[in-house]
Amino acid sequence: MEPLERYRSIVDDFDAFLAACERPLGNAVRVNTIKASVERTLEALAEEGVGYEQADWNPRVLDLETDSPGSTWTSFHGFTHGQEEVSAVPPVVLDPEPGERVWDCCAAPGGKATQIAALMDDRGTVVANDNNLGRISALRFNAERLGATSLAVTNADARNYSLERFDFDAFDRTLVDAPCSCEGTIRKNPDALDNWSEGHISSVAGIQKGIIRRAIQATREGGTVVYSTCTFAPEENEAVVQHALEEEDCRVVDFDLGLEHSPGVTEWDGETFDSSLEQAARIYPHQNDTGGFFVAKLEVTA
Ligand SMILES: C[S@@+](CC[C@H](N)C(=O)[O-])C[C@H]1O[C@@H](n2cnc3c(N)ncnc32)[C@H](O)[C@@H]1O
Repeated sequence: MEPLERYRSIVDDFDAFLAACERPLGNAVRVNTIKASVERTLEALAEEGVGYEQADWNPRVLDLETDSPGSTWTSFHGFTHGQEEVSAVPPVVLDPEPGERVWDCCAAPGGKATQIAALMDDRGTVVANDNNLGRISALRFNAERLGATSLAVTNADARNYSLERFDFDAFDRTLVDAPCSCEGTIRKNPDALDNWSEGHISSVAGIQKGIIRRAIQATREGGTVVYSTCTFAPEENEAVVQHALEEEDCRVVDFDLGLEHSPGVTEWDGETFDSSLEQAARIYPHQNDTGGFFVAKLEVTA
């Protein structure tokens, strides 16, 4: 937990934060409405004797009373997909519409890409891209199991992604669920901080800046880009969005979130960020008994 000490000045109730980081997480799943309604899924869980609790902010997110959520009948049939509760936030903030063109530029293993497809009633195009070929097979497997037929998979570096392969020249919406130092996954993965270093934060921040810039360039004017990470480091969060504000045509916009959260920070380590970054959400483990996440919503401007 030592690396997390650097966030003492920005996290309210820091002791509660540290205590929450040490507690294991529950077993969350998302109902895959491409295959079954929430009602049908709850019936199926009741039939197989698996208890559940629905998340207050999103009835499609369930905490299951079983240690093996992947071995239930509902999971086997693709009615549910194991996905951390906070991990379901970015697609909801992206708010895609059926029929749109959406780019999930860092998509493997596909939890959010298949959630985006479900939010679009599996109508439209979700281009699910990842640069890691090994992780692409998991993405394809999940898309097939969950019946997400609107998904098209590509394997490329998002930083210089070419749209030449498509018959359109911009996406309506883009999700950047960026590679990161994963500090916020400590409850799910107790080893998450074992290889932590400031050097790693700074190198991954460079990659994140390249990806967010290409995401904005590939999204139409008036379109939406959501930037998310499962980490707390402002270098990988507000500083990346600040870089995008300085280099690309975009602005930070507000969004409603039914989950308790803290605003984005506007000062860190001697750097000052645009005040609009307060509209970003920092979701800490002690606030809703979840993992940690950062989410910012951008509108592409002229
Ligand atoms: C946080 S994970 C994405 C999780 C995924 N969105 C989900 O919900 O299942 C970040 C992903 O970014 C991919 N990645 C890293 N660098 C990339 C790059 N330059 N271009 C595209 N993908 C990249 C990694 O392979 C990894 O799968």
